[in-house]
Amino acid sequence: MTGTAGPLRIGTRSSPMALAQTAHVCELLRRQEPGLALETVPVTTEADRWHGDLSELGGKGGFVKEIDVQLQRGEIDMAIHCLKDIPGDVPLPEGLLFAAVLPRADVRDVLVVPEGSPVTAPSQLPPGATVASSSVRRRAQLLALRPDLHVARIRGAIGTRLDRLDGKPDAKRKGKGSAGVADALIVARAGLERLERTDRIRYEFPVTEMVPPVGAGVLALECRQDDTRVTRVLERLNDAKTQREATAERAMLRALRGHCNSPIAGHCGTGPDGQLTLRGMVFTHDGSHFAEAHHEAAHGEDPATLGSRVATALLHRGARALIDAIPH
Ligand SMILES: NCc1[nH]cc(CCC(=O)O)c1CC(=O)O
Repeated sequence: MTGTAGPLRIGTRSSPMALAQTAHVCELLRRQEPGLALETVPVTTEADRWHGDLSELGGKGGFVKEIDVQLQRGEIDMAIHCLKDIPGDVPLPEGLLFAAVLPRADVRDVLVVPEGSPVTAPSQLPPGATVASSSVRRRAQLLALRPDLHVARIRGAIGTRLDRLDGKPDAKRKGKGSAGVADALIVARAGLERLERTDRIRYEFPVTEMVPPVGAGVLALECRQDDTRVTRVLERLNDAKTQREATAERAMLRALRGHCNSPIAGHCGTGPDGQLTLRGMVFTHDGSHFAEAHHEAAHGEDPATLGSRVATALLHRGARALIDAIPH
């Protein structure tokens, strides 16, 4: 299938953030194998084309499905995915494998405000202010902090969201300005880092105030199981610490049968002694109620077992009803 002489074809989403990630991976690959020919294949996915509510898209993993099909068919040789965009409740497509995860980026969510706004913390937003985010996880945790705020849905690439926040005309919306769409926006710090837009950050939510999503800041490199040429190259980029943390978080997500619109947070950290600690949370839509579990790995406990243990604790605390209450 893969011509040994042909370039390594890398499938990616076509958003600016995805293309920046790809450029980074290409640099890592070139550093490792200077002679390697690389070709980037941007794919516009179903979820990129759909501007409505993500939960209304049929099926799961709208950001990754089409790329995975191309990989299975041999039209590309590897794919780069944000681990957080990969559903926890469906298995990896037949014949595919995550050969590596890259060292994790910053996992925090951040607050961005329109150009010229003096706000530097959520507490400074005026009563009843509007904050843009389509994530049920961010919505719930923001409302837990500030129940008076209004959370507005926003979709599209991060750069587009920033432009809309600043009231710049949006080409896709036929030049209509969108001044005043919101008083603030919540996005992942890692996304702004990849786009070199961290200058827009006004506030970084501590991970205990806004618990990150499962797989935050992790790039996963995927290839075909039987493609030993590519598997060998990618395996050398794997970061073992990130892999353990991601394994624990995703084991929790799988056991909770979380879907893409789940109000679930999961954050695994590694202590100085290498000890894993996993915090899981499941929220109601308005953040007024939640289940929480925070466990440290027992000596010699593997990451996946820690993940299922946290999930079991959450289920004991009523997580199932919270997850099922949100339509998907
Ligand atoms: N859903 C889109 C998406 N997927 C991954 C990231 C951020 C980077 C990461 O966590 O890998 C983002 C943007 C955001 O949530 O603001």
